[in-house]
Amino acid sequence: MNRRGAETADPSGDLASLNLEPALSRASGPAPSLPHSASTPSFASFNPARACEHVGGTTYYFTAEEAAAQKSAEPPTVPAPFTAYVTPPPQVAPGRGAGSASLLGAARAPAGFFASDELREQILKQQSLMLVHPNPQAYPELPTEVDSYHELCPLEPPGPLQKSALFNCVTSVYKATNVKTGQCCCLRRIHGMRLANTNSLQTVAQWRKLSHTSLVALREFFTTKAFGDNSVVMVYDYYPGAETLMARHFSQPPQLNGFADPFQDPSIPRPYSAQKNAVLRQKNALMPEALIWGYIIQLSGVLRQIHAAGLACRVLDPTKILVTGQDRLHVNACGVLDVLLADSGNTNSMMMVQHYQQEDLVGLGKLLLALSCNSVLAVQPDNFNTSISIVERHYSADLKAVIMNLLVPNGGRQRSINDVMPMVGARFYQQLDASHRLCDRLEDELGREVQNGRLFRLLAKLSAITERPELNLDGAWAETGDRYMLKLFRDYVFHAVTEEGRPFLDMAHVVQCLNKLDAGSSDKVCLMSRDLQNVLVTTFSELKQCFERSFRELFEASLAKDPPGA
Ligand SMILES: Nc1ncnc2c1ncn2[C@@H]1O[C@H](COP(=O)(O)OP(=O)(O)OP(=O)(O)O)[C@@H](O)[C@H]1O
Repeated sequence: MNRRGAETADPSGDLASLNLEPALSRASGPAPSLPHSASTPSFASFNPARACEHVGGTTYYFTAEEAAAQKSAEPPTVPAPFTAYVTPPPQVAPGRGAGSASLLGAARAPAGFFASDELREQILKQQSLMLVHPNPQAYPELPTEVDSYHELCPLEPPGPLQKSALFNCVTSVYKATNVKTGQCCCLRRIHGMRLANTNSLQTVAQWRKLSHTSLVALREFFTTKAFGDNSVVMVYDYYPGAETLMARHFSQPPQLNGFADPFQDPSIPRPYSAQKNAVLRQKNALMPEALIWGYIIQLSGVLRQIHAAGLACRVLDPTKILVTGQDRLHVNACGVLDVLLADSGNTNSMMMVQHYQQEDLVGLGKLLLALSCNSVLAVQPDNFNTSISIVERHYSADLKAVIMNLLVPNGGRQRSINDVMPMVGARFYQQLDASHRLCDRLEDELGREVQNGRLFRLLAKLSAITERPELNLDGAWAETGDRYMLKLFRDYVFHAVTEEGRPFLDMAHVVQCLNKLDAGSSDKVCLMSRDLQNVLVTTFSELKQCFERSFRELFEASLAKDPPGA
């Protein structure tokens, strides 16, 4: 509705009885003078000829003529009295944009009534991982509850405990459920640690405030004896099915991850040479440059936010960066080193932030070098020249420039993560375009499931009505009147048979009939009793009325205070 006239926002949302003039005249003493401004309607303008309407906390004023004109005006468009599956718009149809192909796997055209198989499989896999529970024989020592968390499930295989190379202490990671919220979380336990002071609380509070799509958020922090020792537990968001960058790119044999390690593949001559270069080219062994730039954009984005918050990441290690889907990165375990440092009594940690931030930049450079050469060995000082040559020969000068800028000291000048932004340049636009394309595609898939949700609710109501043994002590309720019509309709939709007597299973028939029922279509439908003795020709519109009446009756009975016969 096109509303005209002055608008007044009512924060309380309760202006149903707005009647300013009588209120002012009732007040004792002189009426307060209210400032008039161009945007504030004067009370003089609230003459009796002006009508007002309150919608969602906003009051709209308009004259009687305006209201009459609006009522009589023909609306420019007429909404359809029904809702239905729609053909995907061309921008999400197959074949649009090469970038989209890599985002949701094989990107086959989602067809039919449901979300695409790839997306469904991905979501179902993630949901099943959230429900997975440990085999008690494999983990006999596992506590049933730790603070507010239960259903613990280790995310690492059973075996001897090893010190984390990065943290220099033993840590374990568990999936767990928060008993209060029911949400799945990831607990990182630091074994054998007793908090000597409260220094770490401040850093943890700072980490908890950070929110970025490429950061695994830290939610909580507590100490516990539930594991049989003194442990510190840091609670992070859980990403089902996430794997580390190490596992994705550096741990698998070449034939599995598709990229060969030039420093380890015995079939590639070493040290680096023209011959080796040729072999690498031939094998097409290195990662695509677009993927590396995608990683740079995500990691520089999250580092920017961390540094801006006065923190340092300190965990830019392939074991501490999670990968989800095709190419989404999430920096994990942030804050663990801060807690360890603060607990060791080193109160300098905040003063050292600048130093650590510079280390983050070097860490990012090393990570990019390792990814570009497809080997963690690439960052070893002995291999540095070879690694840079590989980058130079196989990737753009821009990529080499980013890596060199991050790795090579710049005459003692303090560098900033913001220096990376201009180097990324127009690649931001490509990344943004790919993200928007993915959003469009997911929205289309969601649209299908919205329609399925609507049909599911319709079916749930229909099933609650048909074949009901009794209602309000009436044993024949489901077999008579409106309900009988609905039962025959149900048979028509689901139990149809071909002329040869074979079951007629056609999803399009089911969907079409349910949609016509929901829309109350005037199309005719021929229903037949099971003994073939009665044939009823009716419309979907009449069936809809039967449906609504029956469900209303059922619903009212469900609300009745006294049970039937009481
Ligand atoms: N927040 C999380 N969500 C989902 N999975 C996670 C999460 N954090 C860790 N994991 C998984 O838990 C496993 C162990 O993580 P961890 O950080 O201990 O790696 P790691 O390789 O064992 O490193 P370290 O040698 O430092 O112990 C990894 O496979 C990782 O995929």
